[in-house]
Formats: sequence, C-alpha cells, structure tokens
Amino acid sequence: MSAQLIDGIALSQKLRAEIAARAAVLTAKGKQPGLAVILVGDDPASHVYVRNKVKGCEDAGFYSLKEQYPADLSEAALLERIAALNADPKIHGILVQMPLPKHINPHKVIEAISTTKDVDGYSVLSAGELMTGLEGFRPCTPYGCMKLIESTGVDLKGKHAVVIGRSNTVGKPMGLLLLQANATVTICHSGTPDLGVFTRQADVVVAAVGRRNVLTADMVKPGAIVIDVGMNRNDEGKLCGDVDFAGVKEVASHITPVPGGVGPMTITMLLMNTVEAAERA
Ligand SMILES: NC(=O)C1=CN([C@@H]2O[C@H](COP(=O)(O)OP(=O)(O)OC[C@H]3O[C@@H](n4cnc5c(N)ncnc54)[C@H](OP(=O)(O)O)[C@@H]3O)[C@@H](O)[C@H]2O)C=CC1
Ligand SMILES: Nc1nc(=O)c2c([nH]1)NC[C@@H]1CN(c3ccc(C(=O)N[C@@H](CCC(=O)O)C(=O)O)cc3)C=[N+]21
Ligand SMILES: [Mg+2]
Repeated sequence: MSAQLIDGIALSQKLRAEIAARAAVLTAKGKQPGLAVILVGDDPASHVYVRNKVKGCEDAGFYSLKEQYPADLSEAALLERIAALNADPKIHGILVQMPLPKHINPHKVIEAISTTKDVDGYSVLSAGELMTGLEGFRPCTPYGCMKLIESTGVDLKGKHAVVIGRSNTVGKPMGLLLLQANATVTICHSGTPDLGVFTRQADVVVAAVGRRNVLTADMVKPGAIVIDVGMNRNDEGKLCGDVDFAGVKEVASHITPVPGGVGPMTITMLLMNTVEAAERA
C-alpha cells in the first residue's frame, strides 16, 4: 500500500486564489492588504523563506515591504522600526523573521508588534486567544497543518493525534488546534523516553522536531495521517523533513512531502491572516 500525497502546493494554490479575491475587494475599497517582513542578519535559509513570503504577497495582490538589516542592528533600532510600521496605515501585518541575532530579545520584539498586526500569531495575547478559544491570529505553521489534515476529509473527532515537538511556534499551538478539533492529543518531546510507544497509537502524527528520520515506518500505525513540519538537509544537501518519507509512505494513508507540504501552507496562512487583518482594520 502506498499513501496518498497531501499536496501543499495544490492546496495553497486553491486557498491563495480565495485570498487574492478577498484582497481585490479590499483594494477596490482603497484598503489593499499590506505585509511588512523584517529580516535581520544574513541566514541563507531565512532569505529563501522571506523571498517566498514576498513573492506570495505579490501574487495575491498585496502591498509588501521587505526590510533587511545587518546582523549588528541594535534592538532599539528594530523596536523603532516596528513602532513606525505599527503606525503605518498601509501595513496590516508585521513579520519579524526568526531567529534573531543573540543580542536582540525576541520576546521584546514580538510584544512590540501591535496585536492587530500580529499575523504570525506569536504574541502572548495571540497565544492566550488560541488557548482560550477566542478569535485571534493562529500561528501559520500549525494553522496550515490543520488545513492539510482537513483536506484529507478525515474527521478528527475521536482520533488520537500525536505531536512530536513542543515549541511555542509549532508544537504547542499544534496541540491546541488539534484539541479544538476534538482529537485526543499527546505531545512528545526530547524527554519522551520511547517515541514509538506513542506514535504507534496515533491516527494522526505531526512531526516538528528538526531532525531527519525521527519518524520511521515501524513507528507508524497502518492508515495514519502523517504531517511533516521538519526542514532539514540530508547528506547530499537536499531539503528533507523529519519523516523517513520512503518508508512511512508504505504504511500511512496520507502523507505530506518536503518540500511541497507544510512549507508552502505556512506562507499561505500568513497571507490568510494578513487579508483578515486588513478586513478587520
Ligand atoms: N515548514 C515550515 O513552515 C516550518 C518548518 N519548521 C521546521 O520544523 C522543525 C521544528 O521547528 P521548531 O518547533 O521551531 O523547533 P524547536 O527546535 O524550537 O523545537 C523542536 C522540538 O523538538 C523536540 N525534540 C528534539 N529532539 C527530539 C527527539 N529526539 N524526540 C522528540 N522530540 C524531540 C524538542 O524538545 P524539547 O522541548 O524537550 O527541547 C522541541 O520541543 C524545524 O526543522 C524547523 O526548521 C519550523 C517552522 C515552520
Ligand atoms: N517570524 C517568523 N515566522 C515564520 O513563519 C517563520 C520564521 N519566523 N522563521 C523560520 C520559520 C520557517 N518557515 C518556513 C516558511 C516557508 C518555508 C517554505 O517555503 N518551504 C518550502 C521550500 C523552501 C526551500 O526551497 O528551501 C517547502 O517546504 O516546500 C519553510 C519554512 C517560516 N518560519
Ligand atoms: Mg514542506
């Protein structure tokens, strides 16, 4: 048996067409959605992601602003830029690409972004809104994973979902979204003694670790849905996820590829949050 591929590019195309239509309505009313992306330093992977984000904006008919600063930009100068963008009526969403250089406190930066423009959903308020079930911006990566799972047509009610990873931006909010969809949720992490014990019970596995082959075929229940968030490089320097794709696809019912799975959907949900921010403004 070979799993069905969950195509993040195809789903993105469909959702981005809807987003572009919403943007066109706003633009006609003189309220073109605008996203500002700030990049500090010269991490090559960050450059690729930021380029994809700006391209996504252009294709959806958004106004976009890309600001690049050297790695030695002071925290005060960055906070000043954020304050200016908070006050800029052309900008509805602000994204500061992570990770930041060590001398800049990411929490300070995230909290400096106006709540109404926190399209990453990284702020303490956005996290609290998600936790309590209030309306707010959901973090783009787990939000995109939910759309990918929904696209399989499988109802999460009564299912056991296992998340591997508990970061504030991926694993934890992923667990909350799955819980909201009525799954029974287990969150595993580096202190989990035997991952397989948990993943073998899972109807849905979301791997968000950042290490190759964290999930192998022997750890997957036949017919499970497998979502691969990881972005790693293999020995040949090729992009790969956390999941042993070749092995797991023979056991799972549905699986996301890397590239072409979660990555494009992260950007799609960023565009979705931004058009939403513009509609609310
Ligand atoms: N495609 C996309 O759009 C995105 C991809 N990513 C990618 O997803 C991956 C995860 O990102 P992020 O959450 O930010 O990473 P973090 O490094 O912040 O978190 C990794 C998590 O994995 C856990 N972990 C580490 N080793 C193991 C192990 N052997 N078994 C079980 N759990 C383990 C850690 O546990 P502990 O808490 O105990 O340390 C931690 O909770 C990365 O590869 C990243 O590049 C991230 C964001 C978006
Ligand atoms: N403030 C902030 N917000 C983020 O959303 C954020 C961040 N910081 N820091 C880094 C992570 C990572 N991330 C990705 C986005 C797109 C792809 C993506 O487009 N991936 C493509 C391939 C990209 C390639 O070719 O290298 C794919 O999987 O098909 C990947 C990863 C967003 N992040
Ligand atoms: Mg991907």
